[in-house]
Amino acid sequence: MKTIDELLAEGVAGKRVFVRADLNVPLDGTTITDDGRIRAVRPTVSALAAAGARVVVASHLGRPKGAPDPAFSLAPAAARLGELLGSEVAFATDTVGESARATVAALTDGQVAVIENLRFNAGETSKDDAERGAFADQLAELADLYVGDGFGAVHRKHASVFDLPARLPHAAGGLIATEVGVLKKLTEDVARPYAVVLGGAKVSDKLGVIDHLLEKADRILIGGGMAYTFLKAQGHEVGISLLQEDQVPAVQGYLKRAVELGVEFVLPVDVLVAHEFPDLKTKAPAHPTTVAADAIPADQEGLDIGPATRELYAAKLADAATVFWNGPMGVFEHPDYAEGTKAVAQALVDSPAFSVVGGGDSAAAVRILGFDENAFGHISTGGGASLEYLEGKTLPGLAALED
Ligand SMILES: Nc1ncnc2c1ncn2[C@@H]1O[C@H](COP(=O)(O)OP(=O)(O)OP(=O)(O)O)[C@@H](O)[C@H]1O
Ligand SMILES: O=C(O)[C@H](O)COP(=O)(O)O
Repeated sequence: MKTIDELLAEGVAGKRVFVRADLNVPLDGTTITDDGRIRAVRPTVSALAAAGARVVVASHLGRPKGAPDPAFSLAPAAARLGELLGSEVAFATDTVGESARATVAALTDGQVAVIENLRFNAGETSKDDAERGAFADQLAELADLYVGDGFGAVHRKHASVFDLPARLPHAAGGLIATEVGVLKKLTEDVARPYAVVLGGAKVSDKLGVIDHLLEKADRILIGGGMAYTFLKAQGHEVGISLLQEDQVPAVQGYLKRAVELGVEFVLPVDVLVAHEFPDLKTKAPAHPTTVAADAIPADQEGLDIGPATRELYAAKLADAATVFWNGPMGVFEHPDYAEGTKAVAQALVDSPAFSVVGGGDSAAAVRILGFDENAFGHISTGGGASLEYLEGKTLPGLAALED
């Protein structure tokens, strides 16, 4: 994999460099609630600009349906990048259309532009190679060189991640190099006991990695939206909680294999439930109640781990030597459901374990809840990406940079 330093040494002055970043930051309306992913890619953008490149930054944000949707505009992220760089950042209101072409054409050496959300175009995420390729061809017209630095998206076989680097001379950015360096250590010589904590909402994406983690981890703690598929697999009713019904048989298989392999699965013993999902805008009090994990009422949903589970998880993390944590324990964005995530973060801060926190929302949660980033071994910008890396999978966005 060519490094950005090698690319810089070859000279980028006057060249249009496409930086595929992951600026998929949490937003409250147009306010960025955590800018960690923008800060993480800033050094790459600023090194290229300082070397005289004309930098074209691109990213996805959220999961729009292949067409423009103002709720998912990258404009707030572009403005924040400008603040962090201390220079003006141009913004193209489309991705490969007139605005993008004109904005890129107007760049002078050392200037930076952000183009609009890649996923406003169906070609970006298409499963059809030709459709993705056609979109990558359009993106390629905007640049002379490609730098892959969107670690959070390298597990996606998307046009800007996978197909575009095949069309342009390419290199890996500094963020990807750092992330891969840390995660590699977790796949090689890991200090034991090795505990993995899994939560969050992208349940279907993440259940698959458990199969592989069973071979690696000594202890797997489950929380967040992930927990209810496990509770269901154990025969408990989960009311209207997030549930991946079709995965229940697979989860039953994981629970069985864990016993055979001597891996400890730790599931919630109590949860906070309510009749409805909380209002994350007004943050109006949600009045949840605590119930045993095997007594979730049929008309309520689990939105955080309960107090007994918080204590249990803290105890299970206290003597770990290595911890990998992906996915919040509850809907931490609402103060009534933040305690579970806080308890896990605090347990990692208190433990001498080498801890890696992976995931856009998990990393954001740690910072939003007021923890010092430096209290953790590493905060990864990748959620699904870091899990799939640990799984040993070939990640499309890394493979494309290796060629
Ligand atoms: N019990 C629950 N029910 C519904 N949503 C939940 C629950 N627990 C946590 N969440 C939500 O999960 C979301 C984060 O999940 P996600 O899987 O995206 O995390 P991540 O891995 O850190 O991020 P990413 O994969 O996007 O990098 C949060 O917005 C949180 O509100
Ligand atoms: O938040 C993430 O994990 C990355 O930005 C990838 O987003 P995606 O899961 O929507 O592809």
